[in-house]
Amino acid sequence: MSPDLEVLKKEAAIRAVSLIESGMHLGLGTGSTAKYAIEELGRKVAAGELSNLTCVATSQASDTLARSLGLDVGPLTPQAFDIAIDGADEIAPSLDLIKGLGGALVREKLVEVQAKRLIIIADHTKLVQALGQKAPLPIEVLPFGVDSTLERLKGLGAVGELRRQSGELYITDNGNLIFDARFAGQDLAGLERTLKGTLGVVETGLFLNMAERAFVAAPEGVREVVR
Ligand SMILES: O=C[C@H](O)[C@H](O)[C@H](O)COP(=O)(O)O
Repeated sequence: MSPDLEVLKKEAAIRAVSLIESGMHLGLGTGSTAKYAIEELGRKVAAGELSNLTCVATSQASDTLARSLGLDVGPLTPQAFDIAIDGADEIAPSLDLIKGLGGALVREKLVEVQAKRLIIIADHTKLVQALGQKAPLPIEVLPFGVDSTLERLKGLGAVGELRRQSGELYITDNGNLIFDARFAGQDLAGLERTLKGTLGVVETGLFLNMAERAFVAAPEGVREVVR
């Protein structure tokens, strides 16, 4: 029987945390896989295996978890991160990513763009041949004028809907909404530029040329994918 996905996610997280050394400045990701990494960091700090870490979290949830485990969490400053560890929703062979199904894409991008090394952790179901195969592309949009913003996005060929949770519109940590979109076509860099130039769009879940490596856990073991 193949191991449970949760077991695989934890294995990938533990591999990534093995790269962390005392004194590092870290970016803490968001989601069910990143949670295992934060827990492993907390365990290592409590056991005295790591010390003098400073961290910035990419969501309120990760911030709360990290603090509860005794990690030193502070605000985002221009200081570069030694390593950021985060999950992903889709991982292409090039290590381009779709992120944001957990709603944290803006803070994730703000933190991870400053990381010397962005390490992705995931189970094997996140691997795709081309981005958009399984997951929609999350786009964070301002609530003000959202119908106008959606018209602009649909004019660009986007098909999708505003994310809901328990029937209510999903609100991000930044007080914004998320449009989960699907686009035809493969020019991701061009799509990213177009979306970033669209009025009302705050950020997209396309993380292109950012990840250095991914630890991808499968029943046969953890595979290391390097860009
Ligand atoms: O906004 C959420 C993040 O991008 C997550 O890293 C991503 O959704 C993967 O989450 P999970 O590890 O729970 O699949």
